[in-house]
Amino acid sequence: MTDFTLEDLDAIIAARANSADDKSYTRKLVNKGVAKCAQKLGEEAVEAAIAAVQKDRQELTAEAADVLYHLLVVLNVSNVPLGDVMKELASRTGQTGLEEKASRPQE
Ligand SMILES: N=c1c2ncn([C@@H]3O[C@H](COP(=O)(O)OP(=O)(O)OP(=O)(O)O)[C@@H](O)[C@H]3O)c2ncn1[C@@H]1O[C@H](COP(=O)(O)O)[C@@H](O)[C@H]1O
Repeated sequence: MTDFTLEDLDAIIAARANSADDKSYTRKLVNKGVAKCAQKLGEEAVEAAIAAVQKDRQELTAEAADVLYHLLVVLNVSNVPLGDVMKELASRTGQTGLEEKASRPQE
């Protein structure tokens, strides 16, 4: 396990999106607009789905990372905070989800 979180990646993406760094992939992608960002998200999602069907765990791990990165880019350009997505997910868990979290062993 790692301490690196989606919130950490989200903060990096926000900083890069607002930077003037010509070498930043994020900056270049964001500059192309929401349609290009969304296209990339769709492509990576399909690649992840193919890796899953092929039972290629290593490829699925890499593609899942691409999906999460590109999803966060799309949320950024769409001005949808990651916190709002987490709130939406939390609202779906109900009491059961919170109990499961509380009973999980700390790493
Ligand atoms: N997690 C990622 C990440 N995942 C995927 N990618 C990029 O996504 C691209 C996807 O690969 P493709 O071959 O499909 O894209 P491409 O052909 O180069 O580009 P397109 O013309 O298709 O847009 C690659 O160029 C990867 O570098 C990422 N780029 C950046 N990050 C994170 O974002 C941070 C900031 O990166 P920069 O914005 O480059 O500073 C990094 O430190 C990482 O933490």
